[in-house]
Amino acid sequence: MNSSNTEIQDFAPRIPDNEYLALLTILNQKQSEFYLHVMQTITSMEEPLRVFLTGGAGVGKSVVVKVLYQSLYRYLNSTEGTDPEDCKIIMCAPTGKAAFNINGQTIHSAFQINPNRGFNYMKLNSDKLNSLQVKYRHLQVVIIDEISMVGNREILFISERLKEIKQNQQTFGGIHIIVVKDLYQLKPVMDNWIFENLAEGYGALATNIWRDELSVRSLTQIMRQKDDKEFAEILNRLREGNQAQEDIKELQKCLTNETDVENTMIHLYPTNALANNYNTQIFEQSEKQKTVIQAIDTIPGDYSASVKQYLKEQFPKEANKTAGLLCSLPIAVDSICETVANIDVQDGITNGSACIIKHIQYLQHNNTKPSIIWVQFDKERVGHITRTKYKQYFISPIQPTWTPIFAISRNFFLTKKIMVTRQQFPLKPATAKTIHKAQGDTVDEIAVHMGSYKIEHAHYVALSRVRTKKGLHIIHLNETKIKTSETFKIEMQRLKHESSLQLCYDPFYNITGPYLKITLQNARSLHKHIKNVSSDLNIMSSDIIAIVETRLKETDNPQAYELPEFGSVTNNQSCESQIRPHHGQIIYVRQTLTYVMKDVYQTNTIEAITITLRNTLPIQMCLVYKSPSCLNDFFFDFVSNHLTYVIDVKQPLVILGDFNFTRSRSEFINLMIRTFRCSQHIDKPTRGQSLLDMVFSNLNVYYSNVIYCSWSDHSTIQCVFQV
Ligand SMILES: Nc1ncnc2c1ncn2[C@@H]1O[C@H](COP(=O)(O)OP(=O)(O)OP(=O)(O)O)[C@@H](O)[C@H]1O
Repeated sequence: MNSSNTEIQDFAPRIPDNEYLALLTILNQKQSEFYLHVMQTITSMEEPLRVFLTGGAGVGKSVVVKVLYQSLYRYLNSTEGTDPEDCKIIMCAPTGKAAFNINGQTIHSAFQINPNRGFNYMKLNSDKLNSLQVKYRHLQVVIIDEISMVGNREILFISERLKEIKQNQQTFGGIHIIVVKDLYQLKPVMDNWIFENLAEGYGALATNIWRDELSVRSLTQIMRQKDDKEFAEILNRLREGNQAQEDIKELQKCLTNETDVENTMIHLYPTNALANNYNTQIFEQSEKQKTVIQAIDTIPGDYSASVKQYLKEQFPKEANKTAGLLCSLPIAVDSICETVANIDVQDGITNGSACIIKHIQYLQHNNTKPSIIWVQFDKERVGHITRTKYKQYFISPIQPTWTPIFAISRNFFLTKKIMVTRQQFPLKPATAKTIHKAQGDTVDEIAVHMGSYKIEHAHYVALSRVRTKKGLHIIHLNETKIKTSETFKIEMQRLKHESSLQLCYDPFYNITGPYLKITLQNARSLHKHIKNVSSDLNIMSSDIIAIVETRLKETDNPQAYELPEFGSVTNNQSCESQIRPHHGQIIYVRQTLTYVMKDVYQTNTIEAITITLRNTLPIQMCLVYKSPSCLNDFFFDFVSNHLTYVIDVKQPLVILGDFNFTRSRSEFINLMIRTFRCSQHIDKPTRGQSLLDMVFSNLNVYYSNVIYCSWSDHSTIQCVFQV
């Protein structure tokens, strides 16, 4: 049994800057469109965001969430005076195991859902409400992973809870909501599909939030490598019920005899009965140290011994009715088990965490009941906190990677009035488990026993638990039993046609025609960010990329700053010290355009490059940088005496740059408009709340936008001119 490790560090509050900048560069086109849409919507603070990111196996959904989390964390903590300890983003998931994978919390704990009351909405008492209002006073974004396990009542509950906490009657209390993962899974336990209408009886609450509010973006490009990629392609056809004969033939190569499959891997079955049966066989065949641990049940109250005995005989056999704890727990050393309660979500010891029994320890001599069960979790980081807490117990033969599991007590109701307290180890045999229980897991090796069961989506869910085809062992495959839900297909079609996400910006690669597409960016060091520029498909679809504050030196190797398919003109400062100069400019011109240099200007506080494009109209293009320390009068002089000399106002012109006017901005804009008979095309702040970067032109503008930039504190300015 070997689970693949989710890179938890990416969900640590803040990964190091160099790792973050590298992560930003890997996104493909669809991933970055979603990413930028989210960041742009949240940072522009206009409408609350309601988006669903989905796609089949290996299309990079988790990677997008990782990058988003890092960017949001940085953005939401960027305002001076904010306390990083304040909760601004909730990362949550429906199960403890999924929550641990994203370093988040369960939906139940984040939104105080009482597990005994299901999803029937109950308002909080004033103390609890007060404490959640304090805890979430700066909350802005909720990210819900593994959305397929969330039903329609649960999502409504979350919305109602956020309304209550935020005292805001908009859905989700006006908080931004991002939900993620693949809907083609098994139906949520104890709830309906998230997209179904609520049953009668919900009265005024009976809205269908999913349909009314969420827009979807599907990722389709499989990002896994080589062999894994082919396997992911097969899975993704299977997911939608579009599998070809070739796919079945490929899967048949994984057929194995039941007797040939090792018990060191997890076996998936369609039903509980089949899984339990297999686990019993494993236990009986085991020749290692083993025992059956009986639960200790207490029925409080004044009942006679015979009544208590009678009541005990009535105890439910199903663990889900006894708080997950088994009446008799069979355990054998070296067998696979899993924990059955969320003992410590932060430590990863959650309901469903896989482990191997390593040692059954009896601390008191002659005791028939073990004191500690030592287990090895499949991921090293699971149980780390517990191992540290109980370090005094690590005496030979206990190994440092084993984690102690102690008996716990949990209550369950036998009738409405009779509550039972059960004490038992929170473990259960799990060499075999149901496909339902395995949802969300990813392991290196698995045996799938489908038998002749025909359960909607079960084949896809079962087979996609493993990353590579090499690790897949199928016991019996009947292609006629592969089934996709029709309701589901209809919903996916509806999502595609009616709720497809409309991007809040126009990527440059979608704009074609007789246009000149210009990007202006304050790079805050091109030396640091050249990869962020070259990997940005939107910026790289420009005709002109004008960058200020490059901080390049004359001695820098120009090849390191080349962009494919672009020529460039630079205005670097001479600098003898080791420290990079503050300013510096570069204009990248697409190679299909011809240009001539007109002027390069440089003082300590003003820089300007002017070129003339010569393809169609001769367009004069001037990139300006005015440092914050430059006196306004000095700059006005530069405009009146130098720029007017370089630029011919009767010809097409574009003057753009970072002008750093916080005071006298209107005076400056008026001067430019009067002098060059042009308009200014940027009307939103470009850094924090200030409009510092501007574009002046006498050409007709077709499109202009200020777009969030994840690697500079200045936004990206994009303008498209008709030429
Ligand atoms: N843009 C990318 N560039 C390079 N590798 C990527 C990119 N996006 C994802 N990957 C890699 O592809 C693999 C699958 O990505 P990820 O786990 O994010 O997909 P997923 O859609 O969440 O998959 P699943 O639903 O199967 O868990 C991972 O190894 C990941 O590192």
